[in-house]
Amino acid sequence: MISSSIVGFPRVGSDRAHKFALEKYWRKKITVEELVEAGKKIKLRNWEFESKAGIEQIVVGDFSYYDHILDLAVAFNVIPSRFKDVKRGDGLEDKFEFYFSLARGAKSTANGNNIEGDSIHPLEMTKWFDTNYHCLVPEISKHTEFKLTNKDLVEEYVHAKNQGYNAKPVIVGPATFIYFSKFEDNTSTESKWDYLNKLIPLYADLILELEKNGAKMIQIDEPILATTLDSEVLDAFDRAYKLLGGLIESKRNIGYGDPYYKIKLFLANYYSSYDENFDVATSIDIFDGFHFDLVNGISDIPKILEKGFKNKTLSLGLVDGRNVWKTDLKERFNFFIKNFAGLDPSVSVIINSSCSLLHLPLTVKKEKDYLETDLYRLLSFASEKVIEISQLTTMISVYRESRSLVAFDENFQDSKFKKVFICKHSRPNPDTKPRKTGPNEDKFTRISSFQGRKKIQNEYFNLPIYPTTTIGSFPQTTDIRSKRRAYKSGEITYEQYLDEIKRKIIDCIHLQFELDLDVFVNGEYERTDMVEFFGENLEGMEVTTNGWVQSYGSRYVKPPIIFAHVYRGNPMTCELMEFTLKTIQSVLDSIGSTKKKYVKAILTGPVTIVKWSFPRNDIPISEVTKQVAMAIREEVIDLEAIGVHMIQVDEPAIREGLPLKKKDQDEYKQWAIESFRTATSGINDFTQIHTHMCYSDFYEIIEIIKGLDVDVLTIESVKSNMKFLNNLVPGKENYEAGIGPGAYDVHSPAIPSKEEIIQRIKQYTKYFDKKSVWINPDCGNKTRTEAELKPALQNMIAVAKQLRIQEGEN
Ligand code: MET
Ligand SMILES: [Zn+2]
Repeated sequence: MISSSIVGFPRVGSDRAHKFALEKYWRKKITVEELVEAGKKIKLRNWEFESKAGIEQIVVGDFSYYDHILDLAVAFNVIPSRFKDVKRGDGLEDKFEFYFSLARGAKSTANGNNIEGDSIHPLEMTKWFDTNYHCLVPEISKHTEFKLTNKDLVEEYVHAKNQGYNAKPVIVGPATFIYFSKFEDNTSTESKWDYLNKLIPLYADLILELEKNGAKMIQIDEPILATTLDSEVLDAFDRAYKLLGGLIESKRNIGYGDPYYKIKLFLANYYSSYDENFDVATSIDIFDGFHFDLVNGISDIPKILEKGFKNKTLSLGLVDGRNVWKTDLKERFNFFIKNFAGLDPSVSVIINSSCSLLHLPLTVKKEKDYLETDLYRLLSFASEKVIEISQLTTMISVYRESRSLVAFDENFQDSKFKKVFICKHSRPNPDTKPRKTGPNEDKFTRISSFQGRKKIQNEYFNLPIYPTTTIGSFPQTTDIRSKRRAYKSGEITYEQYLDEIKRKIIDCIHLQFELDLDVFVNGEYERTDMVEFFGENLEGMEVTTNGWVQSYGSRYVKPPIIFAHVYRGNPMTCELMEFTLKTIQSVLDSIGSTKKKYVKAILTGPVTIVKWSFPRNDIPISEVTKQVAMAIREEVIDLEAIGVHMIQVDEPAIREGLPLKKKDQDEYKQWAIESFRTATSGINDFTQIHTHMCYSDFYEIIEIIKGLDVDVLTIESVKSNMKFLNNLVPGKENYEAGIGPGAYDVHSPAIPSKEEIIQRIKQYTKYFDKKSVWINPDCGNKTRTEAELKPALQNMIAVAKQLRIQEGEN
């Protein structure tokens, strides 16, 4: 039997209904009932769409008002004790207020009296596997009282069923939940995995409740199976699911569930192969079926065939859920025939997406008027992928029923498909353009070693100890946003828009003089989003108008599409940097100062540009990244030539690019380092290269960090409680470059006190030579208001000055 399904669908809704409903609710512009209504509407539309497209098992449980891991944390009562005084009533509003307080923080309302106490910080966020989606991090402690506090999934299932849909509930499995959870400091790995067993009864209850209400199957997502797991984790996984099986059986015996129909359990793994986890996972007999990612995990195929899976169901993820290219249905059909034509007839097959379509924009339709004609024809977003799955399923069923290889019908193909495919990569050949060579010619390492450069730079810049700077962006105010909109919609000219940006730069420079920062920036006012900006400016990349993809909560980004050889057409940031240099000089002249003021240019690094885009998939991603690196190299060389001698190349996505499987990581490390060095090595020794990283567990990538050979590294660390320090040995860390681990958390509107900043800096100097420590906020200031920015920086700079006096170096 052949049927079709998807692993999950985007939550965005049409016209970003999800984002706007959430934000309106937070601003109290709509009621909680209206928020719920908006959510329901999105779900209903998704179900209707999937069903009309011909998908047999439509999905429920893939929607979330904020994040699916947060949903589970709330459902399982995994609530950190700092929230104990936050009201948790039964009413709809209380329910949502509590839920959002976990995601966004809360004011303490001790005794339920609404007395505003200290603010309660929200759950941490972390990257969901190797994607740019952030999930929240549940916090488990020995005080956690695991219990089921809601049955939202069951209600949603019943809702879909009552609408007449054949619905498949999906839920993230207990092992993946534990994988993302945080534990008290002294929890051993062993006991961490022991908590799995506490979750199992809750899953059993939920599953039986679904069964009782008529669900025929449930998809349990355990993408941790795509990572390299220690044997103790794999054992815990095995034990937990066996326990689940036993518990479900014994509960059925005492009347839970449905006496006539046993719900089928499906195990879903995606983003990569099961690989060495294959045997354990597929031998757990409570599973009636397994999902395989057959785009990013094809190495599992021999094992699948060997195992045979008689009388089981195989969900084959044939259609790429991570990238935006139109599926070559004929190729996928032939791939199926070649590999799976010999499957035992007792095997039921589900044709599926490789993973959830959450990482794709909603539909290509809206791009027709904007994107280059040829390009949009090549694209397929979530909605188009659903249709492709349905078409592929029909093709395969026809074949399977007739058992004939000639059953492939050309008509199933978009007749234009072949023609447009040829258009891909038919852009001007960049190799005909002369490549820029800088002072370091064609070499891809800096002229001197770090120590050699350090001497030169110390003399050249003559900065005080604890130099102060920022990460690049200053608040993106409403005036700048509205001017950008006006420019994009043609209401104002480019020159008018540029004038506005220049005005902002002037203010920004004046502010930095007033604050007395040591190293200036120009505020990145011209960039909505760092990667989008480079996507707009580099050749071979395109930016969509409506290709929104959820990053977290109500935050959506538009990843650019890399469709051809990437190269730099024109300088991208030089004009505004020249303007910035002039502005600084004119201020210095006006006050008669002969001192030098340095400004740091900010670029995005090659790994991050590619990681936060949809890359072409006809050449290796390492190649695409190297092309981008060459383009950034040219920009770096030009910036140096106009007199900018500090250049920060941001790589916040470098950790996220790390492959899920340990065995693939070395190769990645090598080309990621090579790409960064390609971008940053074409210059003189006196030019100082900075990099900035955030949202990462840095210790895991310390080798990469060292390999980048930068002069200064600034890393976000405050939001994660400086957890990377836990792994370092005081005094022993041989990280010799300048380091700015972050004086305060830019993601919080709270103004950091001088005391807390001092405490942090003192922590840092235990690990790093105080002469190497820079003082800066831990990430860009884009999301802060101007009113928040100034006092925060004032405190930060006051601390630097105070420390210099204490250290006797002014
Ligand atoms: C996500 S990292 C952001 C770095 C960027 N330079 C900024 O200041 O916004
Ligand atoms: Zn950052």
